[in-house]
Amino acid sequence: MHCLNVELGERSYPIVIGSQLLGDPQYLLPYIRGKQVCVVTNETVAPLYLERLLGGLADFGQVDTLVLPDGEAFKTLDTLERIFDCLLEKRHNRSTTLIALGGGVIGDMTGFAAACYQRGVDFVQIPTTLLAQVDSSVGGKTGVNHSLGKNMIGAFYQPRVVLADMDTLTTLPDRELSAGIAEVIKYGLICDAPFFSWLEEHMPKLMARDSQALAYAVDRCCRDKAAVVAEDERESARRAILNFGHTFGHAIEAVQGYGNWLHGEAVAAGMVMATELSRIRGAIDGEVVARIRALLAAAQLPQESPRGMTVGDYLEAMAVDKKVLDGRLRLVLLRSLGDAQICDDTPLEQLKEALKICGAE
Ligand SMILES: NC(=O)c1ccc[n+]([C@@H]2O[C@H](COP(=O)([O-])OP(=O)(O)OC[C@H]3O[C@@H](n4cnc5c(N)ncnc54)[C@H](O)[C@@H]3O)[C@@H](O)[C@H]2O)c1
Ligand SMILES: O=C(O)C(=O)C[C@@H](O)[C@H](O)[C@H](O)COP(=O)(O)O
Ligand SMILES: [Zn+2]
Repeated sequence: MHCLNVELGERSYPIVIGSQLLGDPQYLLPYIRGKQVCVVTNETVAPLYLERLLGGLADFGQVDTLVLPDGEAFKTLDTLERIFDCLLEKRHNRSTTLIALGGGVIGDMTGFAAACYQRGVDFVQIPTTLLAQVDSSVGGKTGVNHSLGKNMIGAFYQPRVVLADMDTLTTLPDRELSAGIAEVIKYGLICDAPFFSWLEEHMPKLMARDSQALAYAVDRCCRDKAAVVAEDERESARRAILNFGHTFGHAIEAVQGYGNWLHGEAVAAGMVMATELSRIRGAIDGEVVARIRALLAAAQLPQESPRGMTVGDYLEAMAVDKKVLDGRLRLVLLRSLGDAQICDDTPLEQLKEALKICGAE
């Protein structure tokens, strides 16, 4: 077990990474201030891990659980309402703690519920997917989707602690493992060139779920993300690099219907689009593009736009991106491998060219 910190002054918190954390009260109880907790999870994760977690809360006061339906399609205001219903029916007060047990969908929704319930209660992240361990549980972006755009309703709200139990990754389906690796690769691309090289060498181990390689990747991504978030908690500048590939990826998720493309898959294809655009703009050469494509291929991730999705579909969906400023699209592009920046001066023709290279119709 080891620990790192997200340094945010009074909102600082630890990320604990290790094995057998679930169900061990020493990791959880110090971060619970009141006498009530509500564990929010879903119908896939509950049968796998809920009992283990509850074992560690056996001597605790009031413990309620809420098992939600599974899937990105349920990351909605309606589902959020179910969390509030449960909290109110069970008389949870302002000193309650919400515990998110699951992937990014559960984490984002539970965090948002915690931000809103009685104007803010504590919450804990227990991420059980690779994607949630390397990305969504850290940094305090919480929220739900809207039919017109991803994560459009939400809040910045930090957890009290993140407990990443590596043992949970053993039950993760292969497709979800790959989706998580997309965000892992993102860190190499945007801010950590040595890690990109490490990934080129160790991708077969990650895909084979080698526990040491996975723990190293989780730790490295959390360190990279914690550093970016500490510098710019509410995305006024540098934090936007964490959105690399996401303007395209979110368009894919929304247009294809939430859940049809996994977030990590859409981000993978989106990162290829952003990479091709970076090449068209002269920042990187074809050799770098080939290395990025090869790494995504090794992780069995998509690089092509979904069939039938048009350039017009992208432009329409991308127009609601949260980074749009004064009606102007702002895209995260590569300055070089391992270094990203936000650009607001991309000519429309270059954007269309990159989309077409990636198969947009
Ligand atoms: N807040 C952030 O900073 C941030 C960052 C990245 C992604 N996200 C969001 O996170 C979501 C994607 O997260 P995700 O990839 O974890 O998806 P997810 O939460 O839908 O989980 C993926 C699937 O794996 C199942 N699952 C979870 N843990 C499991 C386990 N240990 N064993 C077996 N099955 C398990 C889930 O039930 C689900 O079916 C998206 O909504 C995305 O927008 C948020
Ligand atoms: O933490 C961040 O900042 C990110 O952008 C991480 C992304 O991987 C994540 O998908 C995030 O939810 C996207 O943010 P959004 O502001 O574009 O909804
Ligand atoms: Zn993401």
